[in-house]
Amino acid sequence: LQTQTQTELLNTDPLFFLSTLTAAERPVLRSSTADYSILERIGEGSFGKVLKCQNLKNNKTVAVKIIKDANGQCLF
Ligand SMILES: Nc1ncnc2c1ncn2[C@@H]1O[C@H](COP(=O)(O)OP(=O)(O)OP(=O)(O)O)[C@@H](O)[C@H]1O
Repeated sequence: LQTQTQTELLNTDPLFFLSTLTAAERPVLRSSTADYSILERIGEGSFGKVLKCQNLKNNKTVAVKIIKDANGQCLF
């Protein structure tokens, strides 16, 4: 990985997949700062997949990139 990408990853808040569902039956990503309801998958690049999510703390819609693991696999 390029140094800039490594720095970005090190500074990124780690997200964890939870099996719990919101009232709308959507899966939730949890981080130390907020939980995110997954709305849909909006794209895919070389390094991972991009999900459209809603921050359940402030209701803002955000894009969350899920980075592939060493085997090129992604949770979604
Ligand atoms: N902030 C965003 N808002 C909306 N869609 C996004 C956002 N970021 C990424 N996407 C969508 O997800 C796709 C994949 O994005 P990603 O950044 O993973 O890869 P890329 O930069 O397009 O390609 P690569 O990483 O292979 O050079 C994009 O092509 C775009 O369609």
